[in-house]
Amino acid sequence: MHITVIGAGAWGTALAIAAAGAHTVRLWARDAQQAASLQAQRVNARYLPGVPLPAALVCDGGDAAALAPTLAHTDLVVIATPMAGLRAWLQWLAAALPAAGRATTPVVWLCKGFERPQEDAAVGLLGHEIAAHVAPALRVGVLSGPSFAQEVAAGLPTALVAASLDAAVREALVAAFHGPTLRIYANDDIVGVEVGGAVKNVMAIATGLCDGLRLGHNARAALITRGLAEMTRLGLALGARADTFMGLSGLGDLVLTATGDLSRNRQVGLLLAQGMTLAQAVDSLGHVAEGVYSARTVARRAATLGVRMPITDAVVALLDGALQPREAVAWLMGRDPVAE
Ligand SMILES: NC(=O)C1=CN([C@@H]2O[C@H](COP(=O)(O)OP(=O)(O)OC[C@H]3O[C@@H](n4cnc5c(N)ncnc54)[C@H](O)[C@@H]3O)[C@@H](O)[C@H]2O)C=CC1
Ligand SMILES: O=C(CO)COP(=O)(O)O
Repeated sequence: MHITVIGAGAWGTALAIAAAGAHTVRLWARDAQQAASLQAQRVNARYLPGVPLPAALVCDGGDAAALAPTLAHTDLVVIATPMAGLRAWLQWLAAALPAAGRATTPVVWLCKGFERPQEDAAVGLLGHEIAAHVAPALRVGVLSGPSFAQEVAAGLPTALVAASLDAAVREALVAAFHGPTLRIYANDDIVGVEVGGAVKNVMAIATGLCDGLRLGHNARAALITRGLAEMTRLGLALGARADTFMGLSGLGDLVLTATGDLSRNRQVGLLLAQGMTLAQAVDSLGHVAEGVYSARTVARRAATLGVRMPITDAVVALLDGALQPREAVAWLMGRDPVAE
């Protein structure tokens, strides 16, 4: 296959490395200078330091217009930007792929979260909702599941979920990435897979905070379990299937992100517990932490649907500066008892 990966951050680079052994892969950086340095130095020093890029991986870059000529030879487009870049790339591909004679080429994204609300909207959208608005004719899907980029790049065993309503998109993802160290499971519940990926980031902020405040293992287990309950309730209200939340993109990614110190969302919680402001915590990461931008939308969409999400509400209050870390814990613990 000829695969184009748009976005040369940690995750795009790791997956491009993983696929480069079996396929022809082009890693596209939006900055032509960054691309030239990747191509020359054979390492992504800014986003994935210490991991050599295989000789077969082509690094290229520039604006969207510069990418257009390559689309005629592309069998799969992987958008590896943060949520903030997804809408514009989908919009562009909706016109550029048909223009290149590739209208049916699958387009998938890797980002996990709700987009920040557009100017005219109160809440943000999940990836498949954005695609339905701006690129309804494209064949789309998402690759999700528990996967730290550094571990995938190192060839450590990892299992992911290829989610799409379109069987051809699921099959393209399996063909592109399934291999000796990566297992790709197919799922047609794209709503559940995307809700899991978005909400686990919010829960990882909460768990990082809990661990940073040294509240103990009991509290962490409680947060993960009640976080899974919140994620599932929101997902069901949005039309997902319950069993998806017991799978890799739900429980699997929640456990990984809430407990693994490689998680940037967990790091935000740990840094807030140390007394950093949100701006300081976000600046110190050097990578995107999607939970910071999704939390308010998760809370607002849940409220609109009548879904209780107290952990999410506490994270929002913390991010907004309305509660200090220990006040957020006291508020969560002080709520009236309810049935499990
Ligand atoms: N790093 C990881 O282990 C994993 C990350 N993800 C998700 O993948 C997405 C990307 O994450 P990372 O690669 O880790 O982020 P990162 O912060 O390492 O890199 C983001 C990259 O996207 C580029 N970018 C930003 N806006 C762009 C645009 N409009 N067009 C082209 N490039 C653009 C940046 O220049 C940067 O190279 C996030 O939504 C994250 O939640 C999912 C699974 C694993
Ligand atoms: O999604 C991830 C692992 O599956 C990465 O999580 P962070 O964005 O918190 O680093």
